[in-house]
Amino acid sequence: MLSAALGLVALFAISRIYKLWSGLKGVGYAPGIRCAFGARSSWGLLIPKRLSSFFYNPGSNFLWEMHRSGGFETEMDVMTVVPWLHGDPVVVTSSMETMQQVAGYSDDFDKLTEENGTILFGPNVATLQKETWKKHRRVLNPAFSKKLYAMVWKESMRMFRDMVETEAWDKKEGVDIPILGDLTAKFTLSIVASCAFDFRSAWSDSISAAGMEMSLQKCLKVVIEDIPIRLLAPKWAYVLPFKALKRVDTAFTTLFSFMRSQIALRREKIMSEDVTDDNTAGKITIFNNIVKANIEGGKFAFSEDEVVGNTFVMLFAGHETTARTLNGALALLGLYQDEQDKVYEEIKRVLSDGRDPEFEDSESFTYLRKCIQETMRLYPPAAGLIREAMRDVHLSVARRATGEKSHDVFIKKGTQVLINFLPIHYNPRHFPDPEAFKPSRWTDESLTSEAAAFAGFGHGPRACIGRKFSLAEATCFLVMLLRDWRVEVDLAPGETPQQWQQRVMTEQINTSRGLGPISIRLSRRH
Ligand code: HEM
Repeated sequence: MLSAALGLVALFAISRIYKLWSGLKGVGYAPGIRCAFGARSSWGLLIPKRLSSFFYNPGSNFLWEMHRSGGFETEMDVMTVVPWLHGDPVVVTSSMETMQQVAGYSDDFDKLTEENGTILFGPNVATLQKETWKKHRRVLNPAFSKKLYAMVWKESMRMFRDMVETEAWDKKEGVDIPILGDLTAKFTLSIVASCAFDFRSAWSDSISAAGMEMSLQKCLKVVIEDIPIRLLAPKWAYVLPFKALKRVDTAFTTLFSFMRSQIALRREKIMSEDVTDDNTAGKITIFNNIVKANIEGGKFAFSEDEVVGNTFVMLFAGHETTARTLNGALALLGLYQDEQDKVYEEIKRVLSDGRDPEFEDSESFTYLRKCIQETMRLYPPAAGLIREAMRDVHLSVARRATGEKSHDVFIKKGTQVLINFLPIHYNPRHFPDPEAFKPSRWTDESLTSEAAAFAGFGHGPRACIGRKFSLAEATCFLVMLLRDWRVEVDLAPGETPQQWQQRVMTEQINTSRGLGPISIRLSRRH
């Protein structure tokens, strides 16, 4: 009995040593962290972070924690995370040059072969590998048109006015917003629901609540935060009386039945209406393209699962990221009043006759756009992106300080590469005085012509399809708000804006949840 147990222990130890060894070989023995759980391991994301140095678990907030501790300020631009217990080895790169190699147009790298997003939500444009992805982009691209952005602007105006009236801001001189993230997520979810899906709602009966067991906003939050639970729990486990399992199950069931019912409704609408008529309700929405691709069939047909996968990805990617950007921008403008004044002057100049902003004005708010870009540099809503080597590859490593090539790391086919945006966005070679909030560092050209070291919307062919959508929405929301209200944050006695920024923003940010709770105060401008 004892010898059988010892044999099992020995077998387990050998299998773990083998895992570590093959992981190290896969990442070319490049230096880095050797730990129990991988940087993206489902178990690692669930359990406490630092069990002991032997059982070290980088955890879900690994990128921000490394950034805060200066872990990437090393001379070399690459490090590796190789687990011995659970998860995949990952090469983490912190250089713009390596990002260009990995996320650029070469065939050496692609999205992951086994993507959690595809497994849980269905095949979709954000998670599929090149060959199938092309079909999805082809179906979706035409929807991302100027017409759609004009609608985003119009809907943002409607929803903003409705919010002000419903919340009775118009009767107040000052408004306290205790959790800014709840307000912005409600706003951005309503806009994506209305403009991408034609699910129109009012601020009071927001789509985020929509008569369901759990609000849509909550469902999306739970679904994303609890991905590891969904991946790890077998189906039978949901009968067990655990709150976390019940929450995850309710969120997934509610979300999927909501999406399926909306898909069925849209299908009926498309089949019963004259879809060649430009005025058909919701015709220019992204959802129309998704469902039509399922009805029409042919070379670019979407399967039922692809319709659901893309519906989910648009709902999620289309709101959370923009809400995080709005939270960061409002907090920073509340802190740096001189920058807010410049934005206000610009708004007054563009709207000199006192009218409301229109879509045609959107390009004129250049200083505001610089503030948004600078916010996304300091607090990128997505802190990084992941790719997989499609063949054995020599990864070219550059020196952080100079960009000169230092050496190659040989990585094996199947190895994951995590591009960490933080050390790129905070590299003084690209952005002098990188910790400072300096919107004026952006020129008008660098706003439109994708600054090489700015990765906020990703890089290369898989860069964000919704960039203009979110910029139209964020610009409209901020213009409306800052035109009528001064934004302030609550500094502690004797605290400088930089200290507040460090305490409330940088130290509390979380890769999966975004900025920690931020409260702001609005004072009416006269
Ligand atoms: C401030 C707001 C946003 C930020 C920061 C953001 C960020 C990103 C990033 C970094 C990527 C690249 C991911 C990768 O390469 O692995 C991406 C891709 C994507 N984004 Fe966004 N996004 C935003 C808004 C939106 C909106 C509003 C939508 C839809 C309405 C959207 C839909 C997508 C989709 C579908 C992809 C996948 C594109 C592809 O692989 O072809 N995003 N986004």
